[in-house]
Amino acid sequence: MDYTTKIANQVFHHLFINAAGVYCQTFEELEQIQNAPCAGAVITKSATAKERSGNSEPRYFENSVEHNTINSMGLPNLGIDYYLNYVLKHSLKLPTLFSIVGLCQKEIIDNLKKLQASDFSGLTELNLSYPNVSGKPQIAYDFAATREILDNVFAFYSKPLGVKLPPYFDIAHFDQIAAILNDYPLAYVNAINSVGNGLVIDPETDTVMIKPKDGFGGLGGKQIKATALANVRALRQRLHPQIKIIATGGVTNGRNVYDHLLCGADLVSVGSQLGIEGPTVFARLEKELEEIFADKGITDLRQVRGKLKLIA
Ligand SMILES: C=Cc1c(C(=O)O)[nH]c(=O)[nH]c1=O
Repeated sequence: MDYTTKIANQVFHHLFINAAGVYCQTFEELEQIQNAPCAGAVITKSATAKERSGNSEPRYFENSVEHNTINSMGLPNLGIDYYLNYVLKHSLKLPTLFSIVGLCQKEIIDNLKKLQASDFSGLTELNLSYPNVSGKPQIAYDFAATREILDNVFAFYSKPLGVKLPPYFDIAHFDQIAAILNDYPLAYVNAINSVGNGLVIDPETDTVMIKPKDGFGGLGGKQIKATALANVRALRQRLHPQIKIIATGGVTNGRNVYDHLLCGADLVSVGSQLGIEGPTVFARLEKELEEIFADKGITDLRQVRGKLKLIA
C-alpha cells in the first residue's frame, strides 16, 4: 500500500506517529520512534518555556490486559529549548512535529514567537487540550478563549500549524469548534487528547490509582475508541478539506486504524498502546491493517478515507 500523505510542507510515507507525551520526553525516546519500523513521523512532548518536573507520583497507570491508561502527568517536559535543540541539531529520519503548550496565553505566544524566529520548518502542534492548572476549563472547551488565542497566534505565526483538541461530546460543540477552526489557515487538527478527568480504582485497596487531583486523570486506550472515532468523523464532516486530521485515541489494533481512516483520518497517532507495547506497535498495526486491506481488496487509501457508510 502507498501510504504517501501530505500535510502542509511535510510528506509522510507511513500513517503512524506517536501521540505527544508518549515516547517523546528525551532525545533517546524520540530516536526510538525515529527508528521504529512503520513509524511515519515523530512528535515531541508538549513543551513549556521552562523545564517542568510535573505532578507527584503515582501519576500514570496502565492496564495492559484491558489496553487502558489513566494519567495526570502534569506537563513534565525538558523545556522548549531542549526540543528545539533536538529538531535543529540532529539529522532526523522522519518528519518531526513540535508540540507546544503554555500555562497561560502569554507563554503560548512567547513559545510560538521563539519557533517563528527559529530555523524549525516543520509542523507545529499547539496543544489546546491539556488540563488547565488554573482551574479554568481546558482552553479548547472555552470557545471565546480559543478564538482569541488563534487570532493572536495567526497575527504573526506563518509556519504550518495544527491544534490538539480534547474530545467533544455534544453535536452543538462539534459545530462551534469547527466554525472557529475553519476561520484559520490551520494545516491540521489532532483529535483527540485523553478524555479528561476519569477515575480508576484499585480493587485490592479501594484506593484511586493515581495521586494527583485525588485520582482524576486523562483516560486513554480502548476505553476511548468510540469517542475518538466520533470526534474524527464529526470534525471531518465540518472542517474545510484543506484542514487535515491526525486521529488519536483508542488505537490498539489494525481494525481501529481502519475505522479512523473510514472516519476521515489522514494520519493516525498512537498513545496508550505505544506506551504499553513499545515502538514495535507501529509494525504490528500496519501488518494488521494490510490484512484488512487484502481481505477487502483495497489497493488505494482513497477507497477507505472518509468512506464510512450510513444506514439508509
Ligand atoms: C500536555 C499535557 C498533557 C498531559 C500531562 O502532561 O498531564 N496528559 C495528557 O493526557 N494530555 C496532555 O495534553
